[in-house]
Amino acid sequence: MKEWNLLLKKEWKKVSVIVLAALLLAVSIIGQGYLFVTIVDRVFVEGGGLSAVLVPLTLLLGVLWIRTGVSTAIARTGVRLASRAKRMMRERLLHKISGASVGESGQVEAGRRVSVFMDAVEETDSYFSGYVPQVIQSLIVPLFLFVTIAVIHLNSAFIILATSPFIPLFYIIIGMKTKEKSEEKVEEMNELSGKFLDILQGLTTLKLFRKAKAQKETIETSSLRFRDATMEVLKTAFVSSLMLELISMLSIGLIALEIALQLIIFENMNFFTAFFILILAPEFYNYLKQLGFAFHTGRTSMGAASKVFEEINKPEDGMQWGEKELSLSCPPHIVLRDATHRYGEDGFYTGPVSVDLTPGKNLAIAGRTGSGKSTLLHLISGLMPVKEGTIEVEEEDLHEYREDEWMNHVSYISQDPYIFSGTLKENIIIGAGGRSSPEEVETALRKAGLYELTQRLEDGMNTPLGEGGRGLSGGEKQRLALARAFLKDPYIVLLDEPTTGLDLETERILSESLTELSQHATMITVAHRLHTIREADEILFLEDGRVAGQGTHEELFGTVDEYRRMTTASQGVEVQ
Ligand SMILES: Nc1ncnc2c1ncn2[C@@H]1O[C@H](COP(=O)(O)OP(=O)(O)OP(=O)(O)O)[C@@H](O)[C@H]1O
Repeated sequence: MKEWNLLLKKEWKKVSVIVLAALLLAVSIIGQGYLFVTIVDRVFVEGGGLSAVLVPLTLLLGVLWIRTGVSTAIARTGVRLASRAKRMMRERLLHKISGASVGESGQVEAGRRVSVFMDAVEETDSYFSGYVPQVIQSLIVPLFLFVTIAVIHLNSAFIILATSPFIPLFYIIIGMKTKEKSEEKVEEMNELSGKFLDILQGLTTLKLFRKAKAQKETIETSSLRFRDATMEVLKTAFVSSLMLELISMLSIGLIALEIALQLIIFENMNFFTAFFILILAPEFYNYLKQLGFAFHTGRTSMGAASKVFEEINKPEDGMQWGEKELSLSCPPHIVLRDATHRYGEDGFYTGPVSVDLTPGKNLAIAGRTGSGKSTLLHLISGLMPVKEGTIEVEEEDLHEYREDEWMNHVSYISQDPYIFSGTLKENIIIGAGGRSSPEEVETALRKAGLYELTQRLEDGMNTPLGEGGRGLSGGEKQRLALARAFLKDPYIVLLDEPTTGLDLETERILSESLTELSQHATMITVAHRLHTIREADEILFLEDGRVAGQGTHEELFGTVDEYRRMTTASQGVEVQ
């Protein structure tokens, strides 16, 4: 838990506030006990009236006020500490997730990641808001109380010394078990979230294959396992609190017995001293007990935190960007030199690919399904790092540039453009980094063929889309992606051509838009339609990740058998 300690060091001011408050708390507890005993002694033993206790009574009210104020200050500082810690963890997780390559950050394990991001981070709250302040209080307050008791009556101090180690010893044993159980619980919760999200996303498919019922059972099993793991954690919590109560009750009983013997049998102690010890001793054990409870919650949080830091510290294989600026006034010169990629340790291998893209060139990447076309497009876009070889932009390695400098010039129109939860306008202006005038937005909408749709919608540009909003058809999503591209006015357009048949109108708009965009941009297209392949200046034909041919349509048609077979087959099915 190096990271936690680092965070506590960074937040030393808040920790110091808690330490100071705990010191004040210890003094106020002793003062409160002293004043209370004084009042009782004066009224019941000495038979004094109101005037005899007026001063201690007023002081007692003051001390009670300080004690309440100090406890509130500790609690509030703890909450602030927790919120800083959670923010730090979420920032690092977000950085990790956004820095991950497309292969990692796609749909893979989305549910598990959401669960870590939301729930596991939330579970760490009690470590900072409860455990840390309690540890500080339970180190300072009992120490002060012990010294006071030792000064007043040494025998009671000896009993405390003999019995109190059982409490920390007990919760260390329990705590170890709890951390294990809590890690199990977080694991079960992540699995449940993952399965739930998977099923939710694939509900239509599951219904069509009549598998929804079977999946319901999977969710049920998973949620029962989560319940059992939670119950295990709660069981250890109940057992530990029962044992802690028992130990402290027995210890206080022993002290009371010894005091009674001194007071009644040996008569060598006065009422004031006896009562004062009997007020301080429960406070002593109370703080040790609270540490025990906090320890239990703290261990639960640690279980969650180790999952969070496991995620944060997973080895990165995302793109590492540099600091160079990339100011362009025309499409850049892009060169791939023996660029390769591999998914995981022994996953699909793509490359080596070498291609020289003079500015404004139109490159088509073709090949059968699963041949590595999208992978290559992701490499060129900088969404995935190359394993070997280089991608050079303007004679400089792509990863030497700042990420935003490169992305500012790139538009990526995928097969299934992502719609964010937000209004239609917000979804479009994201293309220009959120800055664009209403006129520019309207022009982009017109060019992309979306203007009519916005006129039809009741709330026009302010219609909510995505989660909680309206859905869009496949063709509308493509047009939205085009509108984003028009607003961005990029020098590099990456297109993963839709495989699903678009309606004729969207096809026409897509084709016209791309022609317009390509006039001042380098186009790199994962091409599925023969028409797009034939139009390209250069074609990269992939087979099982390897470059099986490179050149114009005529050159490949004459030399690469597989290319000839594929294009001849698509000629038969394509309307051109
Ligand atoms: N995240 C991933 N992790 C591991 N393997 C992957 C991942 N994404 C894709 N692959 C594998 O890499 C290979 C190439 O995939 P890619 O998506 O690049 O093919 P493609 O030519 O674009 O296919 P299509 O035309 O069907 O879209 C496939 O065998 C695929 O199973």
